Amino acid sequence: MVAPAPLVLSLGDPAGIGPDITLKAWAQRRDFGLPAFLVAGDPGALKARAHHLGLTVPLAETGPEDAAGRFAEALPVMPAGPASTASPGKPDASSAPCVVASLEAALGLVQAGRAAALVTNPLAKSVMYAGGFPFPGHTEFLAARAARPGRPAPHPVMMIWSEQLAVVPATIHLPYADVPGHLTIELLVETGRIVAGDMARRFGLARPRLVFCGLNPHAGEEGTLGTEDEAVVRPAVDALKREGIDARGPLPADTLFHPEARAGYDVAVGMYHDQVLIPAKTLAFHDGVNVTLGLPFIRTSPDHGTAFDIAGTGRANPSSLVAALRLARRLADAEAALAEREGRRAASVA
Ligand SMILES: NC(=O)C1=CN([C@@H]2O[C@H](COP(=O)(O)OP(=O)(O)OC[C@H]3O[C@@H](n4cnc5c(N)ncnc54)[C@H](O)[C@@H]3O)[C@@H](O)[C@H]2O)C=CC1
Ligand SMILES: NCC(=O)COP(=O)(O)O
Repeated sequence: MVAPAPLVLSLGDPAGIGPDITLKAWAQRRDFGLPAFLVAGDPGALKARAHHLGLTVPLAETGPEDAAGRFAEALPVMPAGPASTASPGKPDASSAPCVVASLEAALGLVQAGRAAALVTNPLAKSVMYAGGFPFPGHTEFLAARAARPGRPAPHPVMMIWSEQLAVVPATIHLPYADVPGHLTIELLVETGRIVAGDMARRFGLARPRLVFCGLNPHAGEEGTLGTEDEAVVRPAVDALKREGIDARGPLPADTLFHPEARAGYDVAVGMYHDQVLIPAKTLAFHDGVNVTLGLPFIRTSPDHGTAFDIAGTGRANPSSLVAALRLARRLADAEAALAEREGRRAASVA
């Protein structure tokens, strides 16, 4: 039997906790039962951070084909991009080319089928913007890179997933004041379709149950506390129901996250980032995974950011990265099994 392709992990911001959690995760690979992965990026950044933290982590400079075989004894790294000059905890716009090169190299492996899924370490959006990065975040960058000539770019959907709660912000990296203007029936219907489709195909839910939060207090209190809930959210939910998708809403967001409410749905779709990321990170900060739905490949990430305040101190908890690696492996294996079944079915029909 051929060993499955490994996961590939981007370096993230070299001044953040990406290097810390990567090294820690690998060091505890047996305890965590980690799937094999390789890092794409500057080996020097990992070497320097291991020295800084007093961790003994041998690195193996290698490509994805040998990564799984080397993983037990060394952390596989495929060198990519310029060397980092940043110090732990000191964000620096000069890191942007190093972050982008790592991300491009990792993505290239996934798009070439040499890695099974992409896992990204956190980058600092403000650092990237100062360094000229023209995308709001990974999510939008990956969607742009997944575009194919003559076809519209895929619509990326951010999901923060844990065993306790899965949430999707319908608008992502947008100033709060711009949210109402961006909420349209089309956006919510498209988001609902992608969530329902990917939860069925990738997560194996037979009939995913979606709830849609209202935008306004009490979901607009029948139009007396804002118009968007009745004018935009309700028609979108009705359209999804007509397509056979199990969708409900708009429901008041403030009462959607207690245990009894959570038992009634699989994914809560919120109208803006903080509306649903606050409950998700409050319930499961260290186990939460950021998954991008709607892409032609699998991408996961820890749910947290660069945590410059603790980078290089030894206090960074690798659990969310571990959860992201495990989920990426699970989704990649499910996708491979599905593709094989579909291939067999197509062959038997031909
Ligand atoms: N996927 C990505 O690339 C993401 C990037 N970010 C970026 O990260 C930067 C910092 O964002 P913040 O809002 O400060 O959030 P943050 O998640 O980096 O930090 C928030 C607080 O949680 C703590 N924390 C975070 N991860 C931790 C871990 N693994 N172990 C222990 N403590 C941890 C930090 O020390 C800090 O006190 C921003 O520039 C933002 O753009 C934020 C979220 C996701
Ligand atoms: N708060 C989550 C977040 O901002 C992650 O964004 P992305 O870099 O994964 O697009």
